Amino acid sequence: MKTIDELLAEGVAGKRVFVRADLNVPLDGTAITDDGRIRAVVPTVAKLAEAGARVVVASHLGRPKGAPDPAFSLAPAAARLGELLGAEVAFATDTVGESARATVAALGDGRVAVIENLRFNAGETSKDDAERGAFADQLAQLADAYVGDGFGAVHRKHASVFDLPARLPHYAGFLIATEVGVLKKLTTDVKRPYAVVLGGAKVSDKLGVIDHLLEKADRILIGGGMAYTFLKAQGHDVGSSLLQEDQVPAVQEYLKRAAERGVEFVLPVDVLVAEKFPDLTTKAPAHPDTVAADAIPAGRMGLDIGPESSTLYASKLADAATVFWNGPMGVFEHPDYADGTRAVAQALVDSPAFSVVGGGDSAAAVRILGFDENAFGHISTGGGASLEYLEGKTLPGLAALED
Ligand SMILES: Nc1ncnc2c1ncn2[C@@H]1O[C@H](COP(=O)(O)OP(=O)(O)O)[C@@H](O)[C@H]1O
Ligand SMILES: O=C(OP(=O)(O)O)[C@H](O)COP(=O)(O)O
Repeated sequence: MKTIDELLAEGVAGKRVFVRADLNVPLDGTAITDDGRIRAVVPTVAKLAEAGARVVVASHLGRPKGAPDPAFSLAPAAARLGELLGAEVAFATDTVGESARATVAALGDGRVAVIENLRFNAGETSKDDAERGAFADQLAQLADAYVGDGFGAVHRKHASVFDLPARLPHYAGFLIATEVGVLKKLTTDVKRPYAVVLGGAKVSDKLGVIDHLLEKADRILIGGGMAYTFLKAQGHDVGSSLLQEDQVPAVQEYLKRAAERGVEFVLPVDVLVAEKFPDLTTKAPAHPDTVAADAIPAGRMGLDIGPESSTLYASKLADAATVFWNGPMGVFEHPDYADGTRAVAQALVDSPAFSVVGGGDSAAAVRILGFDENAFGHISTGGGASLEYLEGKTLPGLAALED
């Protein structure tokens, strides 16, 4: 895999360099609540600009439906990137249209532009090779070289991640190099006990990784929206909680195999429930109830692990030597549902374990809840990406950067 150092050595002055970043940051309206993913790509962008490149930064944000949607505009991220670089950043209001072409054509040497959310174009995420390829052809018109630095999206076979690098000289950026360097350690000489904590909301995406973790981990702690499919698999009602019904048989199989292999599954013993999902804008008090995990009333939604679960999870992390954590334990964006996530973060801070926290929201949660990033072994910008990397899968966005 060629790295950005080789591109810099070849010389980039006057070249248009496309940087595929992951600027998928959490937003409250248009306010960025955590800019970690933007900060993470600054070294790559700054170095290219310093060397005289015309830098075209591109990313997805959220999951718009293949058409422009102002709620998912990258404009706030572009503005923040400009602040962090201490330089003006141009913004194109489309991806491959008139605005993008004109913005890139007007870029001077050493200047930076951000183009609008790649997922405003259906070609970006299409499962059809030809449709993705056609979008990649258009993106390729905007650049002379490609730098892959959106680690959080390397597990996606998307046009800008997979198809575009095949059309341009391609290099790995500084962030991808760092991320892969750290995660590699967890695939080789992992110190035991090795505990994995899984939560969050992308349940269907991430359940499959457990199949592999059963071969690797000593303990698997389940929280967040992931927990309810497990509770259901144990025969409990989960009310209106997030549930991946079609995965229940697979989860039953995981629980069986874990018992056979001596892998310990830790599930919530109590949860916080409410009638509805909380208002994350007003953050109005939600008045949740704490109930036993096997007694979630009908019509109630589990939104955080309860206090007994927090104590239990902390005890299961206290003597671990290695911990990988992806996915918040609850809807931490609301103060009434942040305690479970806070407890797991605190347990990692208190434990001597080498801890890796991965995922856009997990990393954001740690910082938003006031923890010092340096108290963790590594904070990865990718959740799904790091899980699939640990699984040993070929990641499209890394494979595409190979020579
Ligand atoms: N019980 C729950 N029900 C619904 N959503 C939840 C629950 N617990 C956590 N979440 C949500 O999960 C989201 C993060 O999930 P995910 O994207 O999978 O994590 P990451 O970005 O760290 O990989 C957060 O926005 C949080 O509000
Ligand atoms: O937020 C992301 O992944 P993560 O939640 O697994 O960390 C990445 O930006 C990928 O986004 P996607 O899961 O919508 O493809």
